[in-house]
Amino acid sequence: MPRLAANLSMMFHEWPFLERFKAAKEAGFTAVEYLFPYEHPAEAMGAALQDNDLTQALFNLPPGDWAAGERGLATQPARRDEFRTGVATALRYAAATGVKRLHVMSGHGASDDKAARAAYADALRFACDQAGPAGIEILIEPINGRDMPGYFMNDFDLAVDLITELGLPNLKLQFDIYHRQIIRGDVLTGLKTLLPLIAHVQIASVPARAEPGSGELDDIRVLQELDALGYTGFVGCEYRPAAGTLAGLAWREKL
Ligand SMILES: O=C(O)C(=O)[C@@H](O)CO
Ligand SMILES: [Mg+2]
Repeated sequence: MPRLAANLSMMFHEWPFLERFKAAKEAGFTAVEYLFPYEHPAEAMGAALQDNDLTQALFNLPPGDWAAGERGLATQPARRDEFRTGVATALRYAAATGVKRLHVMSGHGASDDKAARAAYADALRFACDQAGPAGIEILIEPINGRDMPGYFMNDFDLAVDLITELGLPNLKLQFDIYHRQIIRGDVLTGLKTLLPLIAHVQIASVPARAEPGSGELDDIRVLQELDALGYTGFVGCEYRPAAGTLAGLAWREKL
């Protein structure tokens, strides 16, 4: 049985953000993830976890101006200082929450833009160097171009090339099954061959990004195979419930 983490940015929208922790615990989750904690004091995020005996599986570095469409700063050479400040901020929240995985969103950029790639590599080196002493892994996640047009990290080969090229012990892959199916398919082989690089998995149905098992893939079988491969990390439930969070949780019983 995979260790499921409720994604509080997508699930439990029936509750205000800080109340989603209790709701997730009462619904049987032992871990949570979300996009960003930065609208709340770090101490409040730590307390929400402790009060509900929950583990923080993952969150993202500050992405720049999300409301204005920014999706990370790492590929932007002119934003290097801001990116580095974001690393310090994320590590402060990591200390308060105990999280051991931080996702660095790449930002936009063409895949053949050498300056963007160099800035991204520099940003990842910096983040890994800063996070390493706290035992924190830095993750990169291929995201499909339909959901995020123009996003730089949009391909699994690109992620593997970067991880291999940089050779940083705490630089890992965030394998989102939803994105994998859209970008490339071949999900089971991807999980098997990339397993040594994978530090976090996420799941949602394709194409609706709703409850696992409600789309074109047999998500239950995929999660069973992931278990059989020996994956012991978290699986983030990064989906939008089709008709209410609690009403849609029955898929977990098939695992
Ligand atoms: O979109 C996803 O998939 C994620 O995992 C987010 O962290 C990035 O938007
Ligand atoms: Mg994801």
